[in-house]
Amino acid sequence: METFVNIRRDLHKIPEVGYKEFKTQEYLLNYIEKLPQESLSVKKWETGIFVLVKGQGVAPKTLGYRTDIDGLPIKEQTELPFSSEHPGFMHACGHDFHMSIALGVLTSMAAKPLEDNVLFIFQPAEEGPGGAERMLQSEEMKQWMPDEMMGLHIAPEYTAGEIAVKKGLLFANTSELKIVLTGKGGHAAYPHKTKDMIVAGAHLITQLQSVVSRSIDPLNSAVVTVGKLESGTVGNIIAETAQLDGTMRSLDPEVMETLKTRVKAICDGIALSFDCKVHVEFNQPYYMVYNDHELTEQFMRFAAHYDGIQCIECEKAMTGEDFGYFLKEIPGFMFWLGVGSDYGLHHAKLNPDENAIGPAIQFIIDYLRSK
Ligand SMILES: CC(=O)N[C@@H](CCC[C@H](N)C(=O)O)C(=O)O
Repeated sequence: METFVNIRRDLHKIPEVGYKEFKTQEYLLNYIEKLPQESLSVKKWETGIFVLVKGQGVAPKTLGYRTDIDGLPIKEQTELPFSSEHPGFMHACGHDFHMSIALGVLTSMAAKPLEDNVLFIFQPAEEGPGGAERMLQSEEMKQWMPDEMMGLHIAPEYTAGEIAVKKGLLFANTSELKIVLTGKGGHAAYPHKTKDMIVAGAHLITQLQSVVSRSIDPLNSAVVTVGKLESGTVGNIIAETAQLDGTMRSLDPEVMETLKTRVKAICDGIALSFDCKVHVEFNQPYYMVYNDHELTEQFMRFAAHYDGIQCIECEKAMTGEDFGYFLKEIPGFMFWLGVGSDYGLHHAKLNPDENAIGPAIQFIIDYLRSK
């Protein structure tokens, strides 16, 4: 299993964002081409890859296993010897773990195929702009459509050896949020001749905080986060524009509609009160991750009796995952894999415990072989 820790480290060095995963794809293909090829069909899809391992059975089902492959635009601060070699980019969401585990499982399946087919999906752009929905429309998916799907996501809050899962809703509906404010720039000493978009943007961010607290039933749940604010150039120039990027989350698709309506209304109010233009876009919605009851139950039963794995029934989370699109079409489930890190997902110091890799590979192989 040391091989897969090394693979994880190699991949950790070359994080690439959505649809730019060129080196990652090349690395994965180099590895895959060294596996026994008798049962494999490999197809590139954009910067992702499909690998079908043909089953030995007479009427095989197809089991789908998906890993995401993209990194994030974060400057790594772990100081690990195998830190990112791409300045400003990092595998801060564990997709390096996801890929090395997928390769570990694929290695076993290629050496000794199951009765059933297994379709490995190396999916680009999970962090954005989304790859799952587009992959689902591909010719390869039409040809090799799985009967069941599974996937995992690392979880820093659980330790290596723990997994967490639940039936039904696991992850939220999401929508990216982009707001562009346009006013009039000018000299800092003549504010009355300008329309200052830093002031308008600051008011907007404050007012957005009322969306969840005052427009959503407290018994429901929602998130409106502004993660990026860009405005201004230097201290003595009033900013003509401001751009806010964020994300919205809800457990219920109807609540997402309320979030959009309220955000839009607040933006219209800001336009009026600051005499400026406010353009709002809701982009790249991700469908919720909803775990199939029966398959999740079977998986939990298997995990409960598996030595070295502790299976925890978890709560739903406000994370988003475009794996939800696969589960919308195909029954299956996603589970959390414990990797105990003091720093969470999307943090520059995320340092998942590599002791989780080997046992996870063996556990998934044994699970697939038990089906
Ligand atoms: C597991 C995880 O962290 N996923 C990301 C997915 C991004 C969704 C989308 N691009 C957005 O930001 O709305 C997450 O941020 O939850």
